[in-house]
Amino acid sequence: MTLVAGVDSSTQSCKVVIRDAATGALVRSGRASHPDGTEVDPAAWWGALLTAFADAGGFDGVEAISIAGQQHGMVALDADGRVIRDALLWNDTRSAQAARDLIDEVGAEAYSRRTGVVPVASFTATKLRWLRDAETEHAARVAAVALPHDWLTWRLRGYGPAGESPLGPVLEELTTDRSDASGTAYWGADGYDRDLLVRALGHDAVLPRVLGPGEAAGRTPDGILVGPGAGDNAGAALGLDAAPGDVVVSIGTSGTVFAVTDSPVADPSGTVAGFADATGRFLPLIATLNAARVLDATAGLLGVDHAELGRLALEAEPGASGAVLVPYFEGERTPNLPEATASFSGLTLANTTRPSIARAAVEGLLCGLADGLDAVRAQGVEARRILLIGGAAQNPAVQLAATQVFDVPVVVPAPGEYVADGAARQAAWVRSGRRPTWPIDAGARMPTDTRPEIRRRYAEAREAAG
Ligand SMILES: Nc1ncnc2c1ncn2[C@@H]1O[C@H](COP(=O)(O)OP(=O)(O)O)[C@@H](O)[C@H]1O
Ligand SMILES: O=C(CO)[C@@H](O)[C@H](O)COP(=O)(O)O
Repeated sequence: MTLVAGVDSSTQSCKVVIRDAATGALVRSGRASHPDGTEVDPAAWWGALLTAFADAGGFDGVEAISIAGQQHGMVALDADGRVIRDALLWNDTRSAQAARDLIDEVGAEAYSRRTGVVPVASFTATKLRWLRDAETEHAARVAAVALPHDWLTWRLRGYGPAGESPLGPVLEELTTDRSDASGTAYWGADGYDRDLLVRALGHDAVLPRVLGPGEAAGRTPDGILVGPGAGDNAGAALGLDAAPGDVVVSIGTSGTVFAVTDSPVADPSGTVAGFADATGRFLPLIATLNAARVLDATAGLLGVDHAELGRLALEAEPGASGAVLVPYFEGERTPNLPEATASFSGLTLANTTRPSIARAAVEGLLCGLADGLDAVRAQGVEARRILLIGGAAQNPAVQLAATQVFDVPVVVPAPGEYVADGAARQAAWVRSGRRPTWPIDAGARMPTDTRPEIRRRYAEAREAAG
């Protein structure tokens, strides 16, 4: 049996799936945790990747590997291939002012035309501008800029600082793919936009070579083929084999809403990011900063686990008897309110109950994603069904409330690691030269039961909070 491996190096953990390249059958899997926080030493991701592979029974029999990863994170390398400072992650909002400065200088319309995106604090370019302004000496030392999956792919191929890697710090060997490059805000249809990179960082630097969907990055020192990898959302779209009419809603650390399209999207308002996908097409996407961890925080507040939180939420009426949570605990990206905080409203003595609070948390995070779905559709994307994935999608209350908040049928695919699966599909593609046609357990379609009053009340509370 020929085996291929896919990795999801995401915000909270690293997951590995090892599959039969011919049938797609899952053979082994493993995982390891990542540290908390919005700035992380990339060495922790490398350690977690090795631990997750060990948990999955090691590399034995694996012929090809691809790594998908959390998008946008800034991995700044010096000329010796050393990481200059902890990576700033996609959910670190300290670069909010840098984003505004870049837009003032370049213009939102020009950014959208040149890169498909308008800077928000998540994107790599804004983190580089923050580095230039706040840590001038660090910025001056930057010789190369990579994204999390680029850096891990480079390390897997044996590159890295002298003494810590067999092949040493060959910066020109850094690689990436279209999907992750498209989240930098200095890459567009014509490749890297060096003017925008220099505007952000203050000088030019080595950037990873952008590989095509089935193009190999190289091999590991042990001879395993290494694929180009992808941003995690593009990885999930590939893992789900998302087709026209499918909109993926992922509820992990981030909340994301995205679809695969044949034509690029450029939204000068910046709400929808015009990313590329992992197959040569495009991936219009909105992302929220407040998703599964809204439920983690609410479960902590109520002193319960996820199962009990779900049970409580299902005990309450749809609409939480008027209690509304606008869940901007981490600031927010969609809408772009990086300095915002969360607020409860509509509380009365009657609805200040554990079930209503649990229900309001579930509905609040979903309403933010429903607003995002409206924005994606406004770009001409057709939504015939929602594929609900990510850690929190396994919660029965989230699944039921999704049928009440969205006006499109919801499908919950069988529990799985769809980002890592997409990476495994890519590894099989690179190995054989053909995109695999592995079957997917699409899950049952849940009947739509839209309750417009949930979104109406949420919209009122959101306006009051914004
Ligand atoms: N049954 C559940 N109900 C609610 N949240 C859950 C449940 N299971 C996992 N989660 C949450 O989902 C998140 C992890 O989801 P995941 O998609 O793996 O995230 P990421 O890819 O961003 O690391 C964690 O915040 C975790 O607490
Ligand atoms: O910022 C984005 C997409 O633009 C996030 O989706 C990150 O890619 C992190 O994803 P998760 O770790 O939450 O899956």
